[in-house]
Amino acid sequence: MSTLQPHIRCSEEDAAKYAILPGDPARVDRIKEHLTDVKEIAFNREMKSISGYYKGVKVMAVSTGMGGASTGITVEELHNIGVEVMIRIGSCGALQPEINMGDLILINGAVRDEGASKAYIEEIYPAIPDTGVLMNLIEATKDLGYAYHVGRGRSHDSFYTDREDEIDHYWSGKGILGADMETAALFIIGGLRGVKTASILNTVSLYEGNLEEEINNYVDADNAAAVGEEHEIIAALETIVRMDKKN
Ligand SMILES: O=P(O)(O)O[C@H]1O[C@H](CO)[C@@H](O)[C@H]1O
Ligand SMILES: O=c1cc[nH]c(=O)[nH]1
Repeated sequence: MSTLQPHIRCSEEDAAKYAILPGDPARVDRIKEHLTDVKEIAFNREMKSISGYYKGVKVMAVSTGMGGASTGITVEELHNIGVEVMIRIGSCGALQPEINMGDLILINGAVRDEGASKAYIEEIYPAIPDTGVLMNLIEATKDLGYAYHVGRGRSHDSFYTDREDEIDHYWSGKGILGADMETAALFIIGGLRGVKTASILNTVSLYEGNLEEEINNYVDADNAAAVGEEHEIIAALETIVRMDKKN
């Protein structure tokens, strides 16, 4: 008997081996445009889910909402129904001056500056993606000709503390490429459950840029950040096709 998961509201019969995880439910509709035979599964709380086919491979797209806590719930429930590979397609703020709007950051490790991953395991445990998924992702992104960087990210819970500039400068000085809110939880919680994970972050805010203005522009306009979003969707889908061919 299939089990309906209480938050994502999906069950085993909805599952695909591969899932793409944006934070924003609106991004699920933009992923939909790249798929055939789309099935709208559920939209409960911040978790919107669909399935469809890309070049013959079945994939799910499920939004996690913002932050590690809802991401952790999404990852657990997708794992419960049988999803084996989860690739986040997120947005981020750059922490290095050479990273441009719409550049993709392929995360090879994340600073665990959030709460959800710490609820599972001590901070000395590393937040890293699956090596095989990351290698396929790097190759796919390179072949597609997109601007990309490979390096470390910082996942955080806060957005409007009184110390945001100071915190960004600190992590920039430690070589961190970009900041998001979900990657560390995905890597830790997914990794502990045996899920293969990766995270692609589209740059929607520049280092020392005006964060509020730039995120408003990303939401409202057709610009480099919107192009970056299209790139991360295609990079994730092509990564899945590569992995599926090798299995
Ligand atoms: O665009 P998404 O995937 O939601 O990612 C980023 O955007 C949100 C903040 O604006 C956070 O969730 C952050 O991680
Ligand atoms: O610092 C930032 C900027 C954009 N998005 C985030 O999650 N964090």
